[in-house]
Amino acid sequence: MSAWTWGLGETLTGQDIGVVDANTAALGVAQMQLMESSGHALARAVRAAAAPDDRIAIVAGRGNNGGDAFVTARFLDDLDVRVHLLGRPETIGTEIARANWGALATASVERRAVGDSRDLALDDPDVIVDAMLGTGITGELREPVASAAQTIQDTDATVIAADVPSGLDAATGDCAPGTPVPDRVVTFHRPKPGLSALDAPVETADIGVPAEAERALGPGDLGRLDRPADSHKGDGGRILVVGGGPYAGAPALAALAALRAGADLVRVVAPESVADSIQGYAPDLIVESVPGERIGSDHVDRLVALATERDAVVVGPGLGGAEDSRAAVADLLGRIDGRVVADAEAIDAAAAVETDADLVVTPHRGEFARVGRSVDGADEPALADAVATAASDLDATVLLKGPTDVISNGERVRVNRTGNAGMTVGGTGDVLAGTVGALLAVEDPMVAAGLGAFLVGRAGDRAAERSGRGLIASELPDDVGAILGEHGV
Ligand SMILES: NC(=O)C1=CN([C@@H]2O[C@H](COP(=O)(O)OP(=O)(O)OC[C@H]3O[C@@H](n4cnc5c(N)ncnc54)[C@H](O)[C@@H]3O)[C@@H](O)[C@H]2O)[C@@H](O)CC1
Ligand SMILES: [K+]
Repeated sequence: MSAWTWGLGETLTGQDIGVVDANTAALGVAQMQLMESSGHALARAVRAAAAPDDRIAIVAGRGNNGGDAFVTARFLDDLDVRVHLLGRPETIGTEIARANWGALATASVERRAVGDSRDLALDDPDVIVDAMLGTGITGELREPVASAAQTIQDTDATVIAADVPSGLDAATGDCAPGTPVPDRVVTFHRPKPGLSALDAPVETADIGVPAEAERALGPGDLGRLDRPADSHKGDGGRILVVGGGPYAGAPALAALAALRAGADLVRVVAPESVADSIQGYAPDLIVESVPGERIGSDHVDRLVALATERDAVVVGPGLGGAEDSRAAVADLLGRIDGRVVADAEAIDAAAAVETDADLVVTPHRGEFARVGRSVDGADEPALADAVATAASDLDATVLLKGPTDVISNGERVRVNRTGNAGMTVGGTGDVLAGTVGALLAVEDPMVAAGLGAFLVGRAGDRAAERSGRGLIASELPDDVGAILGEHGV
């Protein structure tokens, strides 16, 4: 057994939170439900901290952090509660927060909308709920929050922060100057960066985010690929595909998939016997031939030189199992330290050799067994453990392909459930290797492997809608591109 955990890790960054939100929604759990759970958890903490006659002030911003606190107020209807909204109700930024503000209309809590933060009068409360800003913060504290933060600081009330102290940036873990210092924090779902550095107890409230939202890749994961509009040529990555010999289609599919997955430049290095056929697949491919009918030891110097100029290398598609080809791959891996996807026959070399490369290996179950890791009959936790153990032994990220794909870097395990039985047709693995290669140029290996599996599976599901069990691998790269295009990347 290796020590691994499901999902995204114990502490979620700002970007992780966006991923989990969108995956949660895709699983049918609306954000409004999470807001209800968050507000309820916060209410329990307030009740625990307050004496029955205490005056409670809730200071709420216009985002969902404020929305959580409107829910809290509804749960504290029997106590002496005032809700101070920083701004006019019409300017509450989200529908769900606005709905929860509206739901307070008939409660006996007092609502005050504070148009000008200089007018914020807290009337000497015993407990303050700081719900001005949560994970939606950008930059330094601006008005009206900045003055309100000062007002909170100037009281000697017990301050309970909702999710994070208003001013803590969950992307960096840093607090903006003027962030109200909490006496305790009720954070939602998982700890955020920076909370453990605070001098206050932090309670993490379970708000009902499905485990699957983190465990399985979902549409939210695509959000990691959002790129600034001013990206330049080369930002999308330069990829080298090494393969071919017995087969021409495999490296061509990998290269086309890499282009469709957003790579800027893709060069294929293949034996001269197949270089023309590979080129025949598409004029967009840059194909460099090396002498002979197989990749072999004579070519390694050239491969090393090309690999070092690239952001990621995909090695294996169509390579074949010749002894000298495997030796060449082992030699190549021993001499490079960049990012590498090892597929097909290259998996054996990757499993056997010491390398400084950042490796992603993409075995199907047969290949996994070939490197000594049979998973016949394993259920999902056992599969996860086998993949995590392999990843940690190989010091690599492992993407085990199957009806459910399992991805691990040895520390964390995720699964991918997109895809269908029609994808057992030849060539889909090459498309996956190329897609992961392109993503590996711009993302960390765990993200690249997971997203690659998700995208290619989704592409396969679309192809199956058109072609049923007759889907063929060469359909998939276009769908990968289309899915990314629809997502806006
Ligand atoms: N994401 C989720 O699934 C859940 C989120 N929840 C809550 O939603 C919060 C995030 O909500 P939002 O994304 O709406 O964002 P926030 O409510 O954290 O903040 C957005 C508001 O703050 C303003 N703002 C941003 N930066 C500012 C600055 N530097 N100075 C002054 N004002 C600033 C914005 O104009 C906007 O009105 C979480 O912290 C949590 O409390 C919960 O409802 C539970 C579920
Ligand atoms: K807050």
